Amino acid sequence: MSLRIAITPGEPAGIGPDLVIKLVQKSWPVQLIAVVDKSLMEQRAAQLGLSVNMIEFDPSQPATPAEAGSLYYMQVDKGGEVTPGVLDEKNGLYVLETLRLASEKNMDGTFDAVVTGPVHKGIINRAGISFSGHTEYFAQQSGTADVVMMLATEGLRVALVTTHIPLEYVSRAVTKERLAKVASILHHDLQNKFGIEQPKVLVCGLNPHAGEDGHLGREEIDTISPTLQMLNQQGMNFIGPLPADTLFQAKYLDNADAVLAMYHDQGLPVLKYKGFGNSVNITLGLPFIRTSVDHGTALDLAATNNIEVGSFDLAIREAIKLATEKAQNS
Ligand SMILES: NC(=O)C1=CN([C@@H]2O[C@H](COP(=O)(O)OP(=O)(O)OC[C@H]3O[C@@H](n4cnc5c(N)ncnc54)[C@H](O)[C@@H]3O)[C@@H](O)[C@H]2O)C=CC1
Ligand SMILES: NCC(=O)COP(=O)(O)O
Repeated sequence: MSLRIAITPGEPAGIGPDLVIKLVQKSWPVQLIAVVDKSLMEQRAAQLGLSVNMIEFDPSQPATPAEAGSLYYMQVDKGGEVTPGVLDEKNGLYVLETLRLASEKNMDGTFDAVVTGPVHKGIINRAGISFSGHTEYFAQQSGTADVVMMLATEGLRVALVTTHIPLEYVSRAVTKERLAKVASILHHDLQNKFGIEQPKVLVCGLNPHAGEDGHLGREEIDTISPTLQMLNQQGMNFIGPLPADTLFQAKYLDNADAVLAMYHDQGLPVLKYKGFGNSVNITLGLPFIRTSVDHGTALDLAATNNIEVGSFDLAIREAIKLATEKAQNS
């Protein structure tokens, strides 16, 4: 049985369509279905000097991988022109509809996973739709209270307790309940999705020097330490809270399976410094498999042919791996 993997290219003025067109110039072992406006993809392919044979997806047919240069699609009308590199708030509803449809079709079992290209969060909000990221959107669409953003590159996995919120809200968002939930999802998925029997996770403090015994903040004493103790009493292995400025070194990382950071820019700059272009974003805790790129819309590079496809390639391969394992275990 072949798998069906949905792809949402994301912001149409960015490099998402380019990534998809470039990556389907080679063949894939599964059926890839882009949730897109067909004509938009054909236009971008022409702008790139490439060709793509768009085949309408028919769920009643067997899941047959397309040949190199071909791509299955599920139509979402964009309406109007897209200028590469130029944001237009009229694109916001289109982008959201591709995500909604991909989510729905993963929930009903039509697709085995979704791989998302980069969206521009600002332009979706400017279109009048409150949107902070795919992670939160898919959680909401699937009725899942807690999901976890984890990015992974060779030798490093970083998961986040909080995701796309202003820094001034982070301290209040790091509650015992949220930390326990995120840590439990991470532990569970490291075991079940990544085959690590006894995951060992390093946990960052929130404050400089993990609060320096309470002299530089009390979240470590009041919230993080007691929660980790409670989780460890249940048989998990969370080490910390550790100072975030010193834990990212081989001495500690070589003996750990993941790092749990308290907020987006505490963990992700390190991950991206190590592996930008070769990392994958995986949403843990969702009822379906979702992977994504490690980069943004790169508006400056849309339709230029001057892009790296490594992260998108990895995101598709990771989705195939996770979906294959899920199919084998069910
Ligand atoms: N998965 C997602 O949907 C993500 C979306 N974003 C969104 O992207 C938008 C732009 O964010 P920026 O901070 O400007 O980050 P960016 O990743 O779009 O660009 C940062 C720099 O990296 C370069 N770059 C990015 N991807 C590249 C690729 N595949 N090949 C070659 N060069 C590449 C860009 O040209 C730019 O110089 C924001 O609205 C942000 O929210 C950011 C990260 C992830
Ligand atoms: N920096 C990662 C990022 O912003 C991606 O977020 P999401 O759209 O995957 O939720």
